[in-house]
This record gives sequence, structure tokens and C-alpha cells, in this order.
Amino acid sequence: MTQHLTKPLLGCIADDFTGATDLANNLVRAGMRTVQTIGVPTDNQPIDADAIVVALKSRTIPAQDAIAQSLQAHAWLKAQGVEQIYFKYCSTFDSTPQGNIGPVTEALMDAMDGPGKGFTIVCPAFPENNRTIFKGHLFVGDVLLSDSGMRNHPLTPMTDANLVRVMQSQTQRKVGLVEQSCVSAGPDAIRARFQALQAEGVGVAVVDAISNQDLMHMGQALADMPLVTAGSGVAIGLPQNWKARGVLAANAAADTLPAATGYQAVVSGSCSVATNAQVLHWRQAGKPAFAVDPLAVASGTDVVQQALSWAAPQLKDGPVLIYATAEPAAVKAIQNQLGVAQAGELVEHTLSNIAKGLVQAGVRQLVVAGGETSGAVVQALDVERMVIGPQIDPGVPWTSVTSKVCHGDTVHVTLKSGNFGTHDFFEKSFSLLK
Ligand SMILES: Nc1ncnc2c1ncn2[C@@H]1O[C@H](COP(=O)(O)OP(=O)(O)OP(=O)(O)O)[C@@H](O)[C@H]1O
Ligand SMILES: O=C(O)[C@@H](O)C(=O)CO
Repeated sequence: MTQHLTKPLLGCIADDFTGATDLANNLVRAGMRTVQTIGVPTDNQPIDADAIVVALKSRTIPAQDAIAQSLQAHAWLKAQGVEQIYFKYCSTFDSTPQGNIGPVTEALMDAMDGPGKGFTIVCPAFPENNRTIFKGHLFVGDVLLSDSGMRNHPLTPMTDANLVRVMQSQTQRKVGLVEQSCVSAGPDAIRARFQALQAEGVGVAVVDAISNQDLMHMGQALADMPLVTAGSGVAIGLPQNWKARGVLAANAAADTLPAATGYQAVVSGSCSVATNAQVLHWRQAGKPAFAVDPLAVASGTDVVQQALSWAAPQLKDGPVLIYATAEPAAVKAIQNQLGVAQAGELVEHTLSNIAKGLVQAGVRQLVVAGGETSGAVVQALDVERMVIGPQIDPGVPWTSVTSKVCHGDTVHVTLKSGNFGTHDFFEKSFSLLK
């Protein structure tokens, strides 16, 4: 008997791994059966899902490489038959003056065909996680992006909150703005504004959003846009379009994972404000924690072995934390000695080897903090796909993976974006799996 597969409707390209699970989480919660792949699959086997998220690690690599990988993902998704492409970046618009958000957006726009190909939006808003956009300015909680902890990010310091200006500095296309007063007026007003902007020669519109209601309005106005570029928030407004057309069944959130087994560990390479608070909370509770010193690694000490030998005898007693997380001044001092990219890579390499060793030692519930760190860890675990499970905090679900480093066993993994999660996130994650 021929098996009937549903053709995927939405194809997503995420520029980091935590961002990919964040997006997949929002799609699953909005009723789309979602599959997340690690990198671009090497075969063209049809995937039975409503949405596919291809997770790349392209946020901070050279722009030309990010473009090449994103175009490859785009071609693969198109071959799967998706109707709409979604380029997912960070809710804090993490990028450098060289990109990669602008260059990748332009390359994807060039690759589009059909009506609407010359126009797209930019919208990192995610109100549930306190990322809002007003008059083109991105707020993190109560402060402008440029006054938030993001100004000290180790790889992508964000020092300008004006998204029109930031995006314009990364793209040849003219950037315009759809203000919140228009967004709150509803989908017709937004569509009219899109047309007016296009008539003025605008190719990319930053769209304000301060609430989920704004995102739902925007979602309707995006129904026919072939390429959407956004954080994960905009995704909550898209499924309604397919539901209205009767091509998306009402799925109860498909977030059931197999039962969790094995030891528990946290590996943290994020230096964001929220992660620093989470590490502090863990340490202040007297729970086992091992600090990775990047300078020791650089001087040739086998820190991976040290960390694994430290962890081995205590894994049976409960979760352990291994972290390189540090406050901005300490990170700066390390970067001054090692170089920014070199320090980042060194720490990612160390933490991913530690994560691999922990899984080989029997860890089957693993919390990873930090987008770049998560990318390195998931690659080290040799994983092809992630199944999305229940949400721990907005933007962060548990997932389950099949890892080749433990002979195909199931490992429960959560990839926590740097600035997501409450201060007790690590403890809460494990209690949720029980
Ligand atoms: N002590 C340290 N000194 C220098 N660099 C560090 C240190 N600890 C971590 N790093 C590097 O800082 C970078 C942190 O980026 P990562 O994406 O993992 O976290 P994040 O930016 O907080 O998360 P997200 O991208 O999800 O917001 C990584 O490249 C990591 O290797
Ligand atoms: O959008 C966010 O903030 C996250 O999904 C992310 O991309 C962090 O790396």
C-alpha cells in the first residue's frame, strides 16, 4: 500500500541551533507538526511534517559561507515542496556589521521566484520573551537593545537598537518601516502599507510588534509572502493562514517524547545575562559545578579529561554543571589574550568534547546553554534530527535525539538560548522530565 505523506507547508532556515528549536517550539505549539534537521539533509527523502526547520550554525561564520549554506537549505526545502520560506535569526538581531542577516536575506530574496519576490520583512519581536519593536527600535525587556546585556555579547555585540539603521547597513536594498499603529489596525492596513513601501522602492520592511495580537495581525498579512525573515515570534501567526485554507489539520500540540532515562548534566558556554544568573543560582545552591578555564585549555591542559574525571563519580547522585560562562569583564580579558574568534572556538570545542564524553559516560538528559555552544555540542553528538517536546520556558523545549556517539540511544537534549529561561532554569528542566 502506498503511504500518503503530507507535503510540508513551511520551510525554515535557522541561523543557530537554539534558535531552530525555539522556532520549532512555537510552530508545534501553534499546531504544526514540525521536524528539525541538523544541517541540510544529504538525501531528498520526503519528510512527513507540516513544517521543517533546517538548523544551521551560520550566525557568525563568514557571510559568503552563511549565504552558501542558506541557499543550499533553501534549495532542499523547495525540493520538499514547501510553500513559504522562513529565515529565522535571533530575537536580539545578533549580527556583526558584516552580517549575516542582511547578506543572507538578500541572497534568499534573489533566489525567490513568483509574485512578491522583491519584498520581505524583518521582525525579531518575541513579546512572550520581552522582545518588542516600537518605531523600529528593538527593546529587550524595558531597555533598548543597545542598553541590554547584548552590548557585551562575546561574538555579536549589539550597540544600535534602531533596526532600520542596522538592517540598512547590511543590505543594498532600501529598508522601510511598518509602525505599530498600522500593525494594530489589522492585516488590511499592514498589506496596504507593504504596497505603499514597495511603491517607494523599499525591498525590506522592519515591522513593529509589541504583543501577540500584533503578531497574529502580521501573520495574516504575510500569507502570500514567499520569504519571511524574523525571530521565532512571527511564527505564531502563520499557521492560521493554512488552517483558514483548510490545508492544515488541527493538531493537538505534538510534543510527546519517549520516557527519559540516564544521568543528567548541564553544559554551559553562554555568557549572556540570563545564563550567568542561572549558573550563579546553581552554584549558590551548592550543586556540583566545574568551571572550564579557557586559558588553561589554551596552555595545553587536558581540561576535557579533567572535567570528565570530575563528573564521573558524581553522575549517579544527580545533575552536574560544567560551564565556561563568565561575566563580561572576564570574557574580555580572555578575548584580549586569545582573540575573540579563537576564544569562542576553543571554548566551543572543549565544551562539545565534554558533552560527548558525558553522553558516552551515560548522560541521557543534557541541558546545553548558548546558541554557538549548542551548535558545537549537537554536531559532536552526531545527530541528524530533533523531535520537539514540551516547553520548559518560552522559546525552550525539551527535544529527543538519536545520537551516534552512544550507539543510537535516545538522548533528551534542551538547547537554551543565552538570554532565555528563569534563574532556576537548569533545575526546572530536569524536574519537568520526571
Ligand atoms: N569564558 C569565556 N571566555 C571567552 N569566550 C567564552 C567564554 N565562555 C564562553 N565563551 C564563548 O562565547 C560564545 C557564547 O556564545 P553562545 O552562542 O554559545 O551563547 P549566547 O550568545 O549566550 O547564546 P545565544 O546565541 O543563544 O543567545 C561561544 O563562542 C563560547 O565559546
Ligand atoms: O531568538 C532568540 O532569541 C533565540 O532563538 C536565539 O536565536 C538565540 O540564539
